[in-house]
Amino acid sequence: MRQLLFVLNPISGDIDKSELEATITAFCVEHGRQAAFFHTTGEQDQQRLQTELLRHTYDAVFACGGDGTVSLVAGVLAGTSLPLGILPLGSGNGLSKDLGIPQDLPGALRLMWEHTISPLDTLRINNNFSAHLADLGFNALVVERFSAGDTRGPGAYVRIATHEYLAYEPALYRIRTDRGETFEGPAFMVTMANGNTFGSNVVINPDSRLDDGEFEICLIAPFPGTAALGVLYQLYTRDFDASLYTQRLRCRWAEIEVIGQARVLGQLDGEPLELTAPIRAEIIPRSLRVLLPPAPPTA
Ligand SMILES: Nc1ncnc2c1ncn2[C@@H]1O[C@H](COP(=O)(O)OP(=O)(O)OP(=O)(O)O)[C@@H](O)[C@H]1O
Repeated sequence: MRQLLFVLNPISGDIDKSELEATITAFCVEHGRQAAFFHTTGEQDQQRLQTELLRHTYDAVFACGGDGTVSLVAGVLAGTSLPLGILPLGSGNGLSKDLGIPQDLPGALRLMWEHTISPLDTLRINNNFSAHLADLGFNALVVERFSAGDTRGPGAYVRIATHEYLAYEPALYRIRTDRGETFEGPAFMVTMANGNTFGSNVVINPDSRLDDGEFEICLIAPFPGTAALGVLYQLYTRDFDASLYTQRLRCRWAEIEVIGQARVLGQLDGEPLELTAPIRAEIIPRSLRVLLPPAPPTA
């Protein structure tokens, strides 16, 4: 693994990245690697990255940003043999936390020369890519408001969520899966989960794997304000299934209708997106090769 491309998002996580290229280059020189850099602009990044990968040969591509940047790079690499590395430099970094990737820069950079390469599943939602978590309902609305605003960080997210919660009208969903399971009714949130944990550390889908050939639909029913703290507590303590208001369907594909709506707001890996309903979500098994910390030696 000699030629490495680093995809840098200058705005992610509100982190100063003025020294980042120099730090990465110094690491690469020290370990006999060559670094090239690609800067995201927020416009046409996917097409530009695809062109870059056609023009030059790399041995791995590192996403240097948050979940949106990881998703951008993963979507371009999925279905190829080129592995994805992650330098977690966003505000949440949900996927990298689920994968046990060190959250500090030197630790994450170490994966350049000390790693195992694992094939992970990814999600296709209509014709869109998602590596980690996607949803419909309340969280998608908050993510959309958050993206449109000019304040980043967890404080802004909580402020928007509290404000939106008061007036939120849950939609009615009709869901069927390849396993013959069905759901019909109102939901506060419908998450299509390949991974476990949002960047906010909310565990929406505990104890599931990113390489099991399946995903979970995690449903949260509308709940009264008096139950909100209890639901939140369960989400932060990996106890999703314990709530009266939660349910999970495990599947390889699902079709989701939103009653009375042909266009539905969703969020895919933290990026808002309008989707055409009915929505088809399916798992694409082992479609993305990812650099992970080496497995600890067995006793
Ligand atoms: N140069 C740029 N200027 C403005 N926006 C950009 C630029 N490059 C990328 N973006 C936007 O950054 C967003 C992705 O940010 P990313 O998710 O990586 O970081 P984050 O939101 O801080 O972290 P996380 O998702 O982990 O909470 C995308 O919406 C993308 O369009």
